[in-house]
Amino acid sequence: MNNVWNDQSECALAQAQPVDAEAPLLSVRHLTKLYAPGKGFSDVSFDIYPGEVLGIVGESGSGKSTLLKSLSGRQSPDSGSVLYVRGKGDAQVAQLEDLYAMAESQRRHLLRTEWGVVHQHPMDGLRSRVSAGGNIGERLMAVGDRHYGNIREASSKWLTDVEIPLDRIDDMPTTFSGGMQQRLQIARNLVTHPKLIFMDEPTGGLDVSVQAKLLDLLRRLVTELDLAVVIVTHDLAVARLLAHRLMVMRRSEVVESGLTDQVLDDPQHPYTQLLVSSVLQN
Ligand SMILES: Nc1ncnc2c1ncn2[C@@H]1O[C@H](COP(=O)(O)OP(=O)(O)OP(=O)(O)O)[C@@H](O)[C@H]1O
Repeated sequence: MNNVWNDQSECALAQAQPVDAEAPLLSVRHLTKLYAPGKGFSDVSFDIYPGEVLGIVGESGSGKSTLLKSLSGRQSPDSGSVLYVRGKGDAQVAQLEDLYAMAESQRRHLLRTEWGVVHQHPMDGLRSRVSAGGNIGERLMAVGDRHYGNIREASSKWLTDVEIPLDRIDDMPTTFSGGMQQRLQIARNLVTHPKLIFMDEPTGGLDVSVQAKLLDLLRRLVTELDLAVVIVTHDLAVARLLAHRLMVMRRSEVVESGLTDQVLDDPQHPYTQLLVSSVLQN
């Protein structure tokens, strides 16, 4: 795995540090969160670069969702660090910051602006009493946009981009199908042009044909927007289609990681071999 960091970066940096252009967007070191022995995840380290998609697959209960929550600032780890390059690509100098050394309000701001979270159940990431257009517009307002015309225009553009008919803009998301709700959740996240998106089983619970359409959409958006994505999925076909690299988890630990094709075509760990062969048999 790529690693441009020296040992210094392994300690939690309370102070923001300037970084160079080749730096990863997110650098995770020895991250651990265990609710009880074997319940959570332990000693996870990796880097993710702009435009890169990292898939997390593995056993049910192996800690994938807990890891995603800790990576995205929604679940404090017991130990380890999540370093993020903030402001890269903007006029300001990029800064390397420790997610858990930030104030809670800063983490929340990050999640509304440079980051996004796509939940498995779309209504967990949408506001049920706000119209579809309002759900998208709300995120723009959170970053300071106050111009009604601009917000409406951006909402319309995003609805079109995720293939939701424009005549549904004033409807409540609760009246949408599961696939439409998921596409709306994606639009809500992307309207602020985030650099990094965390997805937890984004195609779970959808019909196979709806899943296929959603996967196409995600693949297109990831490429067009040069998004970095960390995606948790049970589905190796989803991982194969979307992820450049894979991490395989079992019993709270990463047992194998590498390029997706390499991991799936030539699995090294017995658990990965079992996972791949069980898919081939079905
Ligand atoms: N808030 C919590 N308090 C205590 N234990 C928890 C909590 N959240 C999760 N766990 C436990 O931690 C372990 C890992 O859960 P997690 O949801 O991260 O696994 P997962 O790999 O995402 O599972 P699945 O694939 O089934 O969704 C499980 O044993 C779960 O019961």
